[in-house]
Order: sequence, then C-alpha cells, then structure tokens
Amino acid sequence: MPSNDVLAGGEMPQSRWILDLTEQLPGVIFQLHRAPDGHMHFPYLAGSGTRLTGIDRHDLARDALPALERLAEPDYPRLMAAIERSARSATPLATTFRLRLADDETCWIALRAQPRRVDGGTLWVGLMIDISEQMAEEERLRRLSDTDDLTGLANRRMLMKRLDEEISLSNRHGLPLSLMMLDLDHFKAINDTWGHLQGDQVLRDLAGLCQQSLREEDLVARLGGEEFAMLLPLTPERHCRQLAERLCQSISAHDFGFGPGHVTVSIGITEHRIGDARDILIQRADDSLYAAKHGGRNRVMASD
Ligand SMILES: Nc1nc2c(ncn2[C@@H]2O[C@H](COP(=O)(O)OP(=O)(O)OP(=O)(O)O)[C@@H](O)[C@H]2O)c(=O)[nH]1
Repeated sequence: MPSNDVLAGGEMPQSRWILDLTEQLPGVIFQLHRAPDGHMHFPYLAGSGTRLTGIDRHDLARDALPALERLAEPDYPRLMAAIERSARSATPLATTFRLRLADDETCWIALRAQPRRVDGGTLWVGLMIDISEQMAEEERLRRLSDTDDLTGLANRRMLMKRLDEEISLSNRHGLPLSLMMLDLDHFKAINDTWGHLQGDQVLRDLAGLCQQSLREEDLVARLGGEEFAMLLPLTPERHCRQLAERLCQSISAHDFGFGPGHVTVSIGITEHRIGDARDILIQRADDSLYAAKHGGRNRVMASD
C-alpha cells in the first residue's frame, strides 16, 4: 500500500514532489562550496534538520560562517582539518561534531560528503544527520561497562585502562605514580554475623570512605568481592603511605552500623618504577597487601 506522500507525489509535478520529499528528510542534504580563498557557503541545503539551528538558509547560501560558529569549541579545528584533508586528497569527508542549536541545546551530527573540484575550489555533496540519541546510548553503555554495579565505583576494566594511561605518562615524563590495594579483613565473618545485605552496605560505605579520602584525579576501583584498588597519579610512595595510614585508621574508627572497630582493612602500596609493566606494578602492590594480611591485618605495608 503506497504512503500518502507517494500518492500525493503522483499528483504533483515531479520536481515539486522531490522538493517536498527532501524537506521531510530527518536530516540535511547539502552542497558545501569552498572557494580557493577559503570562503565557504552552502549553495544548497534541504531537509527538516535545516530548522534546528534557526539560521536562515539564505544567509548560509552566502556564507557558512554562522553555522560554523555554532560548532562546539574543540570540534571546530577538527572539522576544519577534516575538510582540508578531504579537499586535498579528494577523498570523502566523514566526521562527527557537536552543534549548538537554536534553544542552546547541543546535538551530535554525523556528516558524510563527496568532494569534487569546481573552479579551483571544492564542492561537497552530502548529508548530515542528528546522532545525539546513539551517542547518548553509547555513553550510557560505556559508563555501564566501566562501573561496578554494587558501589558505583570504577570496575577492574576501567582500572586497567587508567593504569595503562598513567603508566605510559609516568614512563614518558618520570612522574610519580602510586598504587594501593585494599582488602577488607575477615569479611566472611561480617557476612556470617550480620548477613549478606549488611555486608553489601559495608562495601558501599567503604567505597564512599575511600572516595572521600582521595583527590578527584585519583581513581578508586572495586576489583571484585571485598578487594579495592586506588590509583594515585603524581603521588610518591611516602605520600601514598600517609594517605593509606589515614584511610586505614578512619575505617577502623568508622561505625558501619554495628559500632566502630568491627571493620578493618589491610592495605598494600607500591610506587611505579620507570619501565614497570602494568602486571609488575599490580603484583608488587598485591605482594604488599599479602604482607599486610600476614603481618596481622588492619595495617599498611609498602613494597621493598
Ligand atoms: N556481602 C557481600 N559479600 C561478598 C561480596 N563479594 C564477596 N563477598 C564475600 O566476601 C568474603 C571473602 O572471604 P575471604 O576471601 O575468606 O576473606 P576474608 O573473610 O575477608 O578474610 P581475609 O581477607 O583473609 O581477612 C566471602 O564470604 C564472600 O562471600 C559482595 O559483593 N557482597
């Protein structure tokens, strides 16, 4: 069964019908021209997306600047570089950018266009569509895949990613970097005595205490079970030790709901040494944690 638009099109002259159709497209089709002196304008713009910015398309037919001024700050040089590359190599322009709309909301746009040399300049023919919903969904999934469900902290995956980044910075610039491994003491007994739900609450409260005691650029992660890790960029071991000692004391003094003194932690710390691979650093922190457990728990141990 043909749609009403197709039926309507059958009754119109074809050019009018195509114009009508393009105006209803959920995006924008365009021609973008760049003159040899760099001046850009949109000789042709059509589609329902042309209304989003509130910029008159007749103005854009003279000068693309009002649209370019709507680009989010970091995306402007990126788009200009992509346009330059496409013009030079005569290869398709394919990029994404953020655009401020008439209501000051920002949306994500995907752009695809084919260049052609015209009068010493370049003419692109292409389309733009709003991909804000996909970008928001991707961001949501990314956050989910990096987050521990129970505590809302970063998870092991996220810790590994940040470790790789920080180790690389530390190796390149010789910046100090410390790692803490923290494990609840006798957590099985806490679960057995007060129940699993109370045990979960202890893990959440502990996550909060760890976060409160660190700076914004530090990363607190739950590795699983009752084990946590803290990554401290720009922090030498002696500062890390002070922080760990303070954290250890504040946890043992904290009332987790059944009086202070019932929950303690053991902490192992180590500092990154130039050339250390990720696994070596983790292993050293783990060895320190093992030493803290076997030294009697409720204490901090550093690597040799
Ligand atoms: N409530 C709760 N318990 C958990 C969770 N994950 C692991 N556990 C429990 O944590 C306990 C860990 O026990 P163990 O590995 O024996 O360690 P521990 O009792 O803390 O003893 P030490 O580490 O040697 O001081 C187990 O009873 C697990 O069931 C969780 O998400 N929630």
